[in-house]
Amino acid sequence: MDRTIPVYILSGFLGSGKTTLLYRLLEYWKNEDMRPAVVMNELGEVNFDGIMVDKSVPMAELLGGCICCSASADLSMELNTLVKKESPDVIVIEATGAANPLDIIDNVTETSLYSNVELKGLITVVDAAHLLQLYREQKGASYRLMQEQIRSASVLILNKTDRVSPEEAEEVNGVLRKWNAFAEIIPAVRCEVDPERLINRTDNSAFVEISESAPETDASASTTMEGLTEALETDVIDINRAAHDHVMAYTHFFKNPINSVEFEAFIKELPADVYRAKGVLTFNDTSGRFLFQYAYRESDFLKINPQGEVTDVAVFIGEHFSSGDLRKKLLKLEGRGFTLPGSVKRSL
Ligand SMILES: Nc1nc2c(ncn2[C@@H]2O[C@H](COP(=O)(O)OP(=O)(O)OP(=O)(O)O)[C@@H](O)[C@H]2O)c(=O)[nH]1
Repeated sequence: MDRTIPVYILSGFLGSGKTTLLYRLLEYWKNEDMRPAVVMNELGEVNFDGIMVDKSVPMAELLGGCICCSASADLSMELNTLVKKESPDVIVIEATGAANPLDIIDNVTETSLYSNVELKGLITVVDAAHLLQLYREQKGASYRLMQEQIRSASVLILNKTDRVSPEEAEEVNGVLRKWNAFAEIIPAVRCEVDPERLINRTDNSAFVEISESAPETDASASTTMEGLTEALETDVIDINRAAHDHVMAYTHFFKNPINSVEFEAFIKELPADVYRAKGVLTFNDTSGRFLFQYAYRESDFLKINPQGEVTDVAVFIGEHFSSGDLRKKLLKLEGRGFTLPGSVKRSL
């Protein structure tokens, strides 16, 4: 008889730590002699997160769009193909940071009607410092999207607690509890959590309960059950409409290596509207190639040795920034004029 393959969705806003968690889960399943498969979804044209995944792990890539909307039909198809071709023991879907998880839940549960998959859990990773900042401002499409990702979770990882004080961590913990009364909240740095605890805590009854009830939205929300339900529904509609309207990505393909010091200076001067960037780079003043990561003013360079042909490329994600300005600056770093093509601009 065909067995049912458990599916886990990793959700969380851009740069919160989903890929960091994915690597930990893959390592755990490998040590358990299990065969995981991954569905990777990226807003940009390139799957940077997949570069570091062991080649033995079957991976489906959905690039240049979001599985909660434009690529939603593709998600069902990819899940089906993975099940039929690879017969994995478990499947993890890493959503883009701009994805509305409710749409992905719908998609996976629909797929389970005709394929041997079963949604087991939705793990939302939260950047403690970023949520705190948005919570204090109490506005914006990113804030509402983050709320939705938190409300739909069966387990919440309160990540990046190294970037907040213990008092602030306590405050964010309270916000999570207010928005999601059911999910276990696990504080972490670099998603260092016991995977067993994480997986055992996730089961789909948790988010069925959540989506049918109405947790308190914020301090100003109505306290009647009716008012709360209404507030929740209004938010969902807003998010569906706005989730991708406000997020844009610019992908830049490099033709020449660049100077590392100049690149770091460029990164320091990135407009605040660019909140996430990642790329594979070759520098002309240092040997080797690097996986570059940038999230909310923190950057990271990891020396890598990519298998196969991987071009130098970087994606910049944010809201309302000028991709033309970024392109000009990057071309200058490369020692190229301003007229050559070689970049892709995408509005999501
Ligand atoms: N300071 C700090 N940095 C972290 C922590 N966890 C992850 N990071 C860093 O944050 C950056 C983003 O982490 P990822 O795991 O790629 O985040 P993501 O959610 O997959 O990002 P997207 O796929 O772009 O949405 C990387 O540079 C990580 O090394 C943490 O707990 N503390």
